[in-house]
Amino acid sequence: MYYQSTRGGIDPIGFADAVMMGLATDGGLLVPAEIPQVTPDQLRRWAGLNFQELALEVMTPFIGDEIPREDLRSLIDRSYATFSHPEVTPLVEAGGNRILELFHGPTAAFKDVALQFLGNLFEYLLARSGGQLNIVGATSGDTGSAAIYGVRGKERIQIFILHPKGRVSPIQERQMTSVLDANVHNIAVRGTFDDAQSIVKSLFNDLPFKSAYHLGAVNSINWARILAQSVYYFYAWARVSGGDPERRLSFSVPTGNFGDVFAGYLAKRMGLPIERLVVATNRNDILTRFVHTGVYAVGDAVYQTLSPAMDIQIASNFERYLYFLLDGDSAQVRAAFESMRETGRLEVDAARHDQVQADFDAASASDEETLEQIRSTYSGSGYILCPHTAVGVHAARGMRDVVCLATAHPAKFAEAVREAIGLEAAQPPSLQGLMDKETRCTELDATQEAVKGHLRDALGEGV
Ligand SMILES: Cc1ncc(COP(=O)(O)O)c(C=O)c1O
Ligand SMILES: N[C@@H](CCOP(=O)(O)O)C(=O)O
Repeated sequence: MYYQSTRGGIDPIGFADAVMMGLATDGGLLVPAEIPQVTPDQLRRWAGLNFQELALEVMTPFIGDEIPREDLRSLIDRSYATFSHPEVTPLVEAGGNRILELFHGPTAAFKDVALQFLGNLFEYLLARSGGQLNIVGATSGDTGSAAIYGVRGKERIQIFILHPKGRVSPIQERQMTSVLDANVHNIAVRGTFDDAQSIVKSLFNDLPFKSAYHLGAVNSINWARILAQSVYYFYAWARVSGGDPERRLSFSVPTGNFGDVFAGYLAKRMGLPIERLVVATNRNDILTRFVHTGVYAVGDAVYQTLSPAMDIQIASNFERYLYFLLDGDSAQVRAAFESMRETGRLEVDAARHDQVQADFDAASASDEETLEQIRSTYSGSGYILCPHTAVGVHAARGMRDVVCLATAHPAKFAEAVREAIGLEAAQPPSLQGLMDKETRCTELDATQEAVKGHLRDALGEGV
């Protein structure tokens, strides 16, 4: 399997190089040269597999022979041994909804599913190459801690995570800053998540700097993130359908950076019988507006909401979707992003917009609607939704045969939950005692120069 850039500016590379490259060196995102197809017979057989076995089957065609099968199996087994639920991502019923619980990993959010794997994958590839990796990532709250837990204490890896100061929940902040391993560096930037993500991308786009400092990516710009996240769509479908290839199912996906829902789109393109994919956004609704109008236009501001991890305007993985929407025409992708850079908007033609609406539904939820959803689900079933999950459940109202992705444990967002139902969700052991722990974090201006200077101070002159 080969990977190429959405912007068409690199020679094809293999899976391991794609994982280590993170962002393509021409500024685009890496995508597989072709999307492997699953057959009805495979779907029937895979329905009997547990999560780990299924992950092995789904990932293998994207990796080819670059990682021997038994090594990949062992990487997968180690990655999901840290989850507290034997099913890894169990499907439950609550208040008349099917909820796919993705929060049983070490940091209680869906990011663990991919980042436990990516941490082990980096370690494996670096041991093979003898290299070093300095990860630089941006987080609106959940990627940061999941990535830190994925690589803490690992040899050959340093990790620098930028979060927007004061714009993540108190527990999310503590999850990151209370990890004191020497290879973990937390940075609170005075700005928004979009500022942090833009700094990270600008560092990757500074090719001499990227190369001298061996920069690596943990955000969903890294293809391995998308790949690992696509597994749970197969898993949920198998649990509901029992493996009947005729059985179609929809998914409602709380969306910010477009990684999770793009993983669902990938699964659909592979042949998983997905009926609808619902893009569920909060007040930061650029993606919902795009699905409704065909215009992707940056608004005035990033609003702070009760679902802070989705307080994002510039959705990284939108570029991957646009690439497939434009039939892999890199020149058009480049033109679209040029227009985006100059005017803050891009627009697709009517035929493409019809295709967008065939691929996705979309709805956004206000904070009031989010609170109301937490309330009504709780009063109907006793089940507590996290505010992000509530956005997805809200967006799926009235739909039949839909699975709502539960992207975080409700205890991570105690304030919002208390506001909705007057009590807090019981904390899983991984979140207990966090607020009493010692912390370490550096505060910086949200500029490329400030972050670059910090990296230089920490890592020396680079090689
Ligand atoms: C809890 C939670 N839900 C949903 C999302 C949105 O996922 P994505 O950015 O992949 O669209 C995030 C952040 O990414 C998150 O942390
Ligand atoms: N919501 C995310 C934002 C980063 O998204 P990613 O999937 O690209 O890592 C977060 O919690 O940090």
